[in-house]
Amino acid sequence: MATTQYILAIDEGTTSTRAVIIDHDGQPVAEAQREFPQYFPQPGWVEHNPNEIWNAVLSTIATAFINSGIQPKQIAGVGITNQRETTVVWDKATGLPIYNAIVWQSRQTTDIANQLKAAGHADLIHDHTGLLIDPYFSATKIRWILDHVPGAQERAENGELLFGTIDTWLTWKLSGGAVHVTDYTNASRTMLFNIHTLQWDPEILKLLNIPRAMLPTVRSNSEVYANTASYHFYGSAVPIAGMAGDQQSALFGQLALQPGMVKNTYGTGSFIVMNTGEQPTMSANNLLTTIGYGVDGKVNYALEGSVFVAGSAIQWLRDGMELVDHAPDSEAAARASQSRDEVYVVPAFTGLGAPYWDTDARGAVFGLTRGTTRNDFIKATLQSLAYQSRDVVDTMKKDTGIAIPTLRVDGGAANNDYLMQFQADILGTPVERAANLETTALGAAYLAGLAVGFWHDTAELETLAKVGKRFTPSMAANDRERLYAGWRAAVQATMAFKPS
Ligand SMILES: Nc1ncnc2c1ncn2[C@@H]1O[C@H](COP(=O)(O)OP(=O)(O)O)[C@@H](O)[C@H]1O
Ligand SMILES: O=P(O)(O)OC[C@H](O)CO
Repeated sequence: MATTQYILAIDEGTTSTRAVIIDHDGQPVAEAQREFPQYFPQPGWVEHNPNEIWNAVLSTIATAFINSGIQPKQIAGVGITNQRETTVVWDKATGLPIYNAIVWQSRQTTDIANQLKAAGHADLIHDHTGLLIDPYFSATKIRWILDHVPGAQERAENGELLFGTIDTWLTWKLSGGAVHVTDYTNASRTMLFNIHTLQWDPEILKLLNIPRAMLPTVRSNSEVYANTASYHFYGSAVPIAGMAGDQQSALFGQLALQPGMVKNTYGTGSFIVMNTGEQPTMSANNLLTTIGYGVDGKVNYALEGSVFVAGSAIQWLRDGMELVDHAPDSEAAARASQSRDEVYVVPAFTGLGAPYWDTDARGAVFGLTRGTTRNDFIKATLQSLAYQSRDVVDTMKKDTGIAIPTLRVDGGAANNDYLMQFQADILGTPVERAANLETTALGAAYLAGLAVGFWHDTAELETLAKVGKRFTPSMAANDRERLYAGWRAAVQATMAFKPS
């Protein structure tokens, strides 16, 4: 009889969803991944179909079970981690979304954000939520849906509609509609959550005219929220016991649990997060203050620099420019480049995030000569991921006065050894790659496992951590600063160019 127990992590990312089954040693023993469609209804808009996400989640769970032979009843707990900010509004009675999910990257709510800024609400919103007014966050996306779907405002006020980020949507679906909940980390990305009182903020709800009735209950990151509905889980009712936004989940999965520890996840975007301990550090330089995790009655805050385009620039090389067949091919191309790094690609496809926050910026290329080749172009695109991370790491050091001795990295593009070495070189700081790049899934599994007693405490988790590869800077300091100065000039020129 099968008795070995596991944790199932659902990692619902921007472009694909994964189901990862993790054993007691913290090792992934089964994994399934599925991409789902991206919709671009207008330039700068990005949407998902929430039911396509849900179907992709169900199918990856099934595949992970089928491929591994592990039985659903062997799952001690489920952890959910997700692309953050992406906004779903659905009908409480039917479970049907009233509009597509508006994705975090989407710029379709720029006007609403601009109105809030023009009305002078930036300080209040920063003080209460730790965020800057930007279409990135859920608040303006909810407003947009309520404005654009006929009758939605009234129905939301009557309690007929529910709002959720993807964690909330998936927990609601997986539990058969039993609970409408979110967690501190996802709530802290809505621009509606007061990170000091740990409550939805009545003033901001009023400013945006968002009915309280549609918001989920906010819970900690590690506790039993509900059981899986057995009809969605092959006859088993398993506790859903961990929930966190993917960047915070990666922080937890990296066990960056001490103040000052920093991780960078190179996925679709790139998100650099520093654990700042039990007090929020408010940025003076356009970084975000957010909740790192809330476990066992204690909340740890974090500082975050969000870079909107990272791995998606490599996808663009693959799908848009057709310069590589597969994202990993970018590594060989970069190594084959003979250029002296004089080409700069600024991939501001959906504006620039931290520390610039320029919604209207669009991508640009600098330094082309007649001799520039495909390989040079690919190399420059890869390098843009590292330059953008340096922008944030420098800002973080300035904000906190804390030295960053090592950058812990994970996510799909962290597989690229060329990129990781260039990252170490351009920072002048060692880069430590997680042994298991599925750090995001691991974080959600840890959170769920702690809640159900599968693991005892974080000290036990520390014993599971495996050392990955370390990249040590080898570039001369004057080269580093010369190259970085070129990047800064390229970004300034990109921001100066505003097509009418
Ligand atoms: N070897 C590689 N080199 C560069 N980029 C890569 C490599 N492997 C994957 N990527 C990029 O990483 C991203 C996928 O990472 P992942 O962590 O799965 O992202 P997400 O969770 O946002 O969907 C894709 O955008 C892809 O282009
Ligand atoms: O899908 P990812 O991994 O790029 O993460 C998306 C972020 O959570 C957006 O804030």
